[in-house]
Amino acid sequence: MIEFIKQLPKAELHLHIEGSLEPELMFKLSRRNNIEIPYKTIDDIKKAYNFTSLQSFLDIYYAGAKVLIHKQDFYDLTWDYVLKCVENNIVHTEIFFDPQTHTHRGIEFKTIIEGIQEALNDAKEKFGITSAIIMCFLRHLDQEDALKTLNQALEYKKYILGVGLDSSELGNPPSKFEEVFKKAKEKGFKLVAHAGEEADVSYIFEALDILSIQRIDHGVQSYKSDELMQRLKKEQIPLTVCPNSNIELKVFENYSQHNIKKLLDYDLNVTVNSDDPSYFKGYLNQNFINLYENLDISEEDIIKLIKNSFNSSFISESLKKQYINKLEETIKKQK
Ligand SMILES: Nc1ncnc2[nH]cnc12
Ligand SMILES: [Zn+2]
Repeated sequence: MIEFIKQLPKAELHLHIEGSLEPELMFKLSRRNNIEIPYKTIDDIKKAYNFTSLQSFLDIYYAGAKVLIHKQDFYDLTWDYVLKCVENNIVHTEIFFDPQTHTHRGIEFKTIIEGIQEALNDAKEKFGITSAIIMCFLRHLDQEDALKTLNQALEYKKYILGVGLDSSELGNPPSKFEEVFKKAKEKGFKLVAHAGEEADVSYIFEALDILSIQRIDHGVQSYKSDELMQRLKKEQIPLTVCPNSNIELKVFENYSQHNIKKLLDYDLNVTVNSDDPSYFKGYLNQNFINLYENLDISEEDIIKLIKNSFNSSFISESLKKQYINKLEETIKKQK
């Protein structure tokens, strides 16, 4: 089954490119750019990855991102993830980036987006991997700052498919960003938001009703409201669930407590994603393998989860069909 999982072509819809910064590259960039990090060795970095909550992770994640300075750094970061896509059989990926994490340190928007986009262009050319970029607003900052960021992004609109909302969820509800999401919608951006990762279902209702989002990132708290569960099922609103992340950030005590199988059995449109794989012990395949090893997940469930990802992606209907055909052919060959 593990070999079967690895061979299947997949899509990823919830991946923070800054969260794919491996300790080795962090170390290399800290030297190359002469940026001090609070670690002496790569092992020290790995030891620091011991989280108790979303915030305890974010503090370390933002500190790590400080080594990213030049366009080449953003290229190298993205290229490393592209190579992981090849390893994990990810044929389509929609990646997040957090411009404010970098612009607040004096890095130009252009430097960030061009570094990422060039690596994604090369991924298409060299490996045929298709991709899209979603720009996330940091919800611990105010809406004014998000509006400024949206304005900066307009010049690079051809590279940015959608906008999202991430960072510290508790105390920063979606309604705080009503205006900027409205503007982004008017400009034609796709809309997604992290909601119901740690915070209660009111955040998911707000994301849907006030921000008009098309996909919910995480959404694992949905099970606390029957009304929401019924709506998610009826409208088939995608949830980009990140199992390893939820375990590492103590959203669930352990894998056997994770509710993804229950959400799937309720017929919600659930997908599997890696979130910040360098910090959360593994890329997409490892998330599927952990589900298989710890929950009562069948081969049929895995195929359904992967089909959901292709169907919930922002690619054209014809490309979706192409990828699902490829998936079905791979399944046939494996039997
Ligand atoms: N899991 C997560 N939740 C919120 N913000 C994030 N930024 C990076 N990973 C995140
Ligand atoms: Zn996330």
